[in-house]
Amino acid sequence: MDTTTYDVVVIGAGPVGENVADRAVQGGLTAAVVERELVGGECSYWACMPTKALLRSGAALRAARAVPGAREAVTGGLDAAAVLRRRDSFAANWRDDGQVSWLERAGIALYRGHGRIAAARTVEVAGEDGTATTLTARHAVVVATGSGALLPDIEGLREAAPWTSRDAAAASGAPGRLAIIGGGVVAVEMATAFTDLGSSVTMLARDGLLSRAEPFVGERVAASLRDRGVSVRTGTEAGSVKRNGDGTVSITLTGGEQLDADELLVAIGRTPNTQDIGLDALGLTPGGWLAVDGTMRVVGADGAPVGDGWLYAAGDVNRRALLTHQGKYQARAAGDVIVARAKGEAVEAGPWGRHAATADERAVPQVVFADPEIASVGLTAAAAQAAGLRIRVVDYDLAATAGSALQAEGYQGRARMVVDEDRKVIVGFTLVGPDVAELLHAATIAVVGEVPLDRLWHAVPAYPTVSEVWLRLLETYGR
Ligand SMILES: Cc1cc2nc3c(=O)[nH]c(=O)nc-3n(C[C@H](O)[C@H](O)[C@H](O)COP(=O)(O)OP(=O)(O)OC[C@H]3O[C@@H](n4cnc5c(N)ncnc54)[C@H](O)[C@@H]3O)c2cc1C
Ligand SMILES: NC(=O)c1ccc[n+]([C@@H]2O[C@H](COP(=O)([O-])OP(=O)(O)OC[C@H]3O[C@@H](n4cnc5c(N)ncnc54)[C@H](O)[C@@H]3O)[C@@H](O)[C@H]2O)c1
Repeated sequence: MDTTTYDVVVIGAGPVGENVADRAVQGGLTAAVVERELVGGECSYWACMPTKALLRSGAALRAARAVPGAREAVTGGLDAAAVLRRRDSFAANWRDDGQVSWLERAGIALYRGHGRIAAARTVEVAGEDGTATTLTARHAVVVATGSGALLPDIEGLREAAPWTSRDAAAASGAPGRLAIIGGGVVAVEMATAFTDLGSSVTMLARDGLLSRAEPFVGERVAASLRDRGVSVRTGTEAGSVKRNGDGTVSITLTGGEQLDADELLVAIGRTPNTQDIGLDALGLTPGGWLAVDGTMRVVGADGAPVGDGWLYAAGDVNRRALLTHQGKYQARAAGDVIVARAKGEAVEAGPWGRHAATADERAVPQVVFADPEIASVGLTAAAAQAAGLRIRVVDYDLAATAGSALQAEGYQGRARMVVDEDRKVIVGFTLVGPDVAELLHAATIAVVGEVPLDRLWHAVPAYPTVSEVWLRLLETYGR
C-alpha cells in the first residue's frame, strides 16, 4: 500500500472539488483529488452542461419564430438528432481527458478510485483495479462528493428502474410518452427539453411547479407548458409503479387512476453522496448532509468543528445551495481559508469576508432554463416575511418595456422586486420571461451590494432594452 502526503486531500473532483484544490495550489499548498467516476463531476456530464445543451436549440428556434422576418426563414422543426449530437459534445462524449489535462496544468494530483476517510487527516483510495492508496493530509481533508438523485418510497418504483436526471441528460432519444414525477427544477427543464424533442410529456407534480419560487413563476411556467401540450397535473401523487413486459411503465395514482408511459423520469430532489465515506468513525451520519460552519468546516451535532477542524465540506454535499456556481463560490472560500490557516494568516470569516460564503444565505442566483426562463436571486416575498423583514413588493409587466416588444412578438413576462423597507435595499428579485437569464446579474449585484434605492435611480438602463424594467420598478415604487 502506497502512502503519500499532501497539504490538502479532496474527495470528489466535481466542479467544487476541482476548485478547492485549485485555490489551495494557487495559495502555495500541495493538493490531491480523489475521483471514482469522471473528473468534472455531475455538472459536466449529467447535469448543467448536457441539459442546457438539450434546451438551447429549442429556445433558439422559439426565439426565431417569435420575430417576423426571421420566422419566415424557419422552414422546419427541431432536428432532434442534431440536438443530441450537440449535447454529446457538451458532455465531452463522457470522457474526462480535457479535465484531467486541466488538473495536470494546475498542479493537482489525481487519484482514481473511491475515497473513504480512514482516520483524522487520512483518506484511503480503493482503486477499481483493487489497488489501495493511503493519502495523508497535513492541513485539511475536503469532502466534495456531491449528490445523487433521490428516489421516493413508491411501491414498485425501484424495480421499475425509472430514469433519473442522469438518464434524461444522457438519453439517446426521446421516448414517445414521458411521465415525470416531480415539479421542481429538473422536472420543469426536462419537460421543456423532451417536449422540444418530440415526447408527449405528463408531469405529476405533487406540490405544484417550482413551489419555492414566487407563486407567479409556477403559474406562468405551467401555463406555458400546457400551451405546448404538456399535461401538467399538480396535486397528483404516484401510488405505485410497474414496468411492463413490453418496456412501458404503468403508474397508478393515489386516487386510483392509471397512466401508461414509455418512460418515467423521477426528479424529486437529491441525496448526499456520503453513504460510504467513513463518516461513522467521526460520529457523523453516513448518508446524511454535512453541516458546516461559515468557513465550510464540518461541524458535529454540538456545532463544534470535527476534530481540530481538519475536515471541510463544500458543494452539494453541505446542502447550502445545490448549484454549481454557488458550490464553486464555497470552494474559493474554503480553499483560501485552508491556505490562510495553514500559513497562520488572519481568517476573515465575518459577513462578506473573503473566507465566508455569505451569499449562500442572502443572495443565491438561479436560472431555470425553461420556456419561459426564470431568473431569481435572494429572498422571495414569502421568505423575506418569514425572516421577519418589513417588506414592500413591487411587480412590473415585462411586456410593457420597449425592449421586450422588440425582442419578440407577444412577449409575456413579469418582474418582482422585494424591498426591505427598513434599509431601502432590494433583498429579492425574480424575473420570468423569454431570455431573462442574462438580466439576472444586475439584480445579484444590487442585492449583494445592498445598493440603496436612491442610488439605483442613477443606474440608468439603456433604451430600448428589457432591462428598462429596473427604471419602471423604481418608478412604481416611487421616489
Ligand atoms: C439535471 C441537473 C441539472 C443541473 N443544472 C444546473 C445548472 O444549470 N446550473 C447549476 O448551477 N447547477 C445545476 N445543477 C446542480 C449541479 O449539477 C450541482 O450543484 C453540482 O454538480 C455540484 O457540484 P459538486 O462538485 O458539489 O458535486 P458533483 O458535481 O456531484 O461532483 C461530485 C464528484 O464526487 C465524486 N465522488 C462522490 N463520492 C466519491 C468518493 N467516495 N470517492 C471519490 N469520488 C467521489 C463523484 O463521482 C463526482 O464526480 C443541476 C443538477 C442536475 C441534477
Ligand atoms: N438550472 C438550474 O439551476 C438547475 C437545474 C436542474 C437542477 N438544479 C439543482 O438540482 C437540484 C435538484 O433538482 P430537483 O428538481 O430534483 O429538486 P427540487 O428540489 O428542485 O424539486 C423537487 C420537487 O419534487 C417534489 N417532491 C419532493 N418529494 C416528492 C415526492 N415524494 N413525490 C412527489 N414529488 C415530490 C417537490 O415538491 C419539488 O417540487 C435542485 O436543488 C436544483 O437547484 C439546478
